[in-house]
Amino acid sequence: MELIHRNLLIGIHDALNETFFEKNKYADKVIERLLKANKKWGSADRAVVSGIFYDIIRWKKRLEYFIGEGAKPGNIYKLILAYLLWTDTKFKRFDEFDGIKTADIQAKIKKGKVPTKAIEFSIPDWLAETFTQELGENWEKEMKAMNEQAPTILRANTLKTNAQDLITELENEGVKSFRVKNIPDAVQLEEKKNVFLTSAFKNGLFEVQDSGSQLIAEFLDVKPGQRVVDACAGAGGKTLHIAALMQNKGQIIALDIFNWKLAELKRRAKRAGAHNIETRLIDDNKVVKRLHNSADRLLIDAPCSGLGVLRRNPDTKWKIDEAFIEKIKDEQRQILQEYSKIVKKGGRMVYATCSVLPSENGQQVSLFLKNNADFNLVKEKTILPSEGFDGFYMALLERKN
Ligand SMILES: C[S@@+](CC[C@H](N)C(=O)[O-])C[C@H]1O[C@@H](n2cnc3c(N)ncnc32)[C@H](O)[C@@H]1O
Repeated sequence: MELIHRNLLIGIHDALNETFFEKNKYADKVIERLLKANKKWGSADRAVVSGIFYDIIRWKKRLEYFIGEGAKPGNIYKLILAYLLWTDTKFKRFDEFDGIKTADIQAKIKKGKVPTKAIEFSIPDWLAETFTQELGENWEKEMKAMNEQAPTILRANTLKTNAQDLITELENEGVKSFRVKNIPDAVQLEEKKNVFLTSAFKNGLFEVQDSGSQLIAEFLDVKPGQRVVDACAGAGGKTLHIAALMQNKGQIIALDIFNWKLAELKRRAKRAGAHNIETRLIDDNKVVKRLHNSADRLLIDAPCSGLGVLRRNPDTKWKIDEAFIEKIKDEQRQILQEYSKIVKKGGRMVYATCSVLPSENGQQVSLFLKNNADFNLVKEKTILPSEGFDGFYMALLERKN
């Protein structure tokens, strides 16, 4: 990788500034907008921009140590320069780097050793403590995995194709991919490509979805013809998978508190050819009450810290704090308690998160089971980033007769 065009440097700089310092600006959307606004950049330029942008977000704390100060709107070029020196990336001596003293930066890089684990793994101090409390020594292994770049994984839409045929279709469009072991519909790209431009995507043959995430709808054990409620459906990543597993037969009710997410879900469902999904906005508590005792299957893909998917969303670790985690845990407890009433007797539900913290996962389920004797645990599964996937937790519970 090399950084030799000034406009790419400026693009990276501005995108970092936005992500780090503007409220509610998330890295994935910031980079999407930047690339959209610069249509003339070729695929190599795009790869350089997004690669460096994400890597600097990932390694922010380590880079701050190298430059001897916290990131602020005025020193982002310094941070970028430290990154280029640290990673030995070929670059031009742009004017933007004028006046930045590199001797101290170089000396720290050369030393190799850094003073704390939080700096080594580039996470906030509070998070290093939380990880230690919740995961013990193992956190370092998990965080090491979450500092890697994530591959792009697709889920073949079995309403229209299968994994093998999708690989052939993509190959015809110049995109090389291969199957993922033990995940039946998953296809991994050999290298990063903008797959949203392919006709395979426009024709609804796949969605982008990590392998770990693809295990969740499977875990729900849905059957064609059932009535399924997806209570935190968002833009429908898992709803669409459930529709495919149900072969479009039966009914899926997709709920969320944000209408714009449900609108996106509807667009995606149309493209995927999924006809059995109805969306309902949760705008008062009657929406959920009306569904009590009605579902064969319920998915609660709960709002969570996102601390299992830092490979894809490294900015999460800079945007959240301990108070946010406590707040989200309260919401999880409430959602689990209230929404579980949607399951009918003999029905099943999955509680899932994309977090690696036991306090958001197994501990929430244990508390729920303690307070709800009419449910029992059928099975649970934790997927750890060190296994090569994003981190997920899922528990299958059954409501007794
Ligand atoms: C982990 S995300 C869901 C991702 C989605 N299932 C998918 O596969 O793409 C959690 C979702 O819960 C929604 N949410 C937050 N609080 C909620 C609540 N009280 N009731 C229902 N949904 C809620 C959020 O808007 C968000 O879309």
